[in-house]
Amino acid sequence: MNAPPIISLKRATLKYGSRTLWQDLNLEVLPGEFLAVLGANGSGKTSFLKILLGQAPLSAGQVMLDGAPAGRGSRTIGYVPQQKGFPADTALRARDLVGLGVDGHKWGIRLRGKAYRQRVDELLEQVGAASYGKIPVGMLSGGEQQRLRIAQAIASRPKVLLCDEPLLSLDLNHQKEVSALVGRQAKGNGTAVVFVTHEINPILDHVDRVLYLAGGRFMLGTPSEVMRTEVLSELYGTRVEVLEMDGRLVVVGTPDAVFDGHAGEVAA
Ligand SMILES: Nc1ncnc2c1ncn2[C@@H]1O[C@H](COP(=O)(O)OP(=O)(O)OP(=O)(O)O)[C@@H](O)[C@H]1O
Repeated sequence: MNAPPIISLKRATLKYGSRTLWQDLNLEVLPGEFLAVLGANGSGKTSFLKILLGQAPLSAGQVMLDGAPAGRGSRTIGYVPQQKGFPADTALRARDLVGLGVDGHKWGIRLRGKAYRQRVDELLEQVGAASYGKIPVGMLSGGEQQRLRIAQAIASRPKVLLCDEPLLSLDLNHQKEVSALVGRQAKGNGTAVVFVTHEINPILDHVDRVLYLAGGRFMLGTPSEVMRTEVLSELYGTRVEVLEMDGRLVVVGTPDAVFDGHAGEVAA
């Protein structure tokens, strides 16, 4: 029997004033599924996460997480917000940053002592950060810091992990490592992942489906269904090319123009 969806959007529409970011989005994300959200600057990727977090209301339609309206079950969600590196003089140790994700649950009773330390050790191990647990986060590389943010986000064993551009400013190797870490969280732990990114290539091996946002429209499907010249040309309403070069996908010719409308799910 299939597990019920952990994220469900029905005829979801988001507008700011007269501007439509998307409309009539029907989407169900299953436990363990990895959904990439792609699109140009300003296409509404972060807004999509805010809707799932319950931090912004839909203009129309419905969004449910784990059977409850978004925003009413925050312990179900782990969130890696979009951010730059910590300032070099940040004194907080790596393990204390991760510990912030462990603390504060259990209805306000702080889980301290041995159980707390063990859980932090386990999380540091899980993200490959055990060797730098005692180092101040400001002294760590961007990739190391990002691993810690993910450890913090998964500390409460969330059913849904939302990541907003977690690969920004990482070099290629770190991009791959962080992608693999999030991929393991989906496939190994059954966490549904929603991963906002500009760049699909580092996560291509891990992605099940892509939600591609552009100019008030969207396309939803597997990477091979969506990342095609004819599909993205239809979405953008102008000719764009999807080229495959050395196993990488490159989208060429995307316009900046904003327009309203509705696309839909790519037929399998
Ligand atoms: N509360 C709001 N009120 C009005 N407009 C908003 C609001 N929040 C976001 N917007 C606008 O909606 C658009 C989408 O913003 P959003 O941050 O979701 O885009 P994005 O795809 O994440 O962009 P980027 O890749 O640059 O981070 C932007 O033009 C933004 O200015």
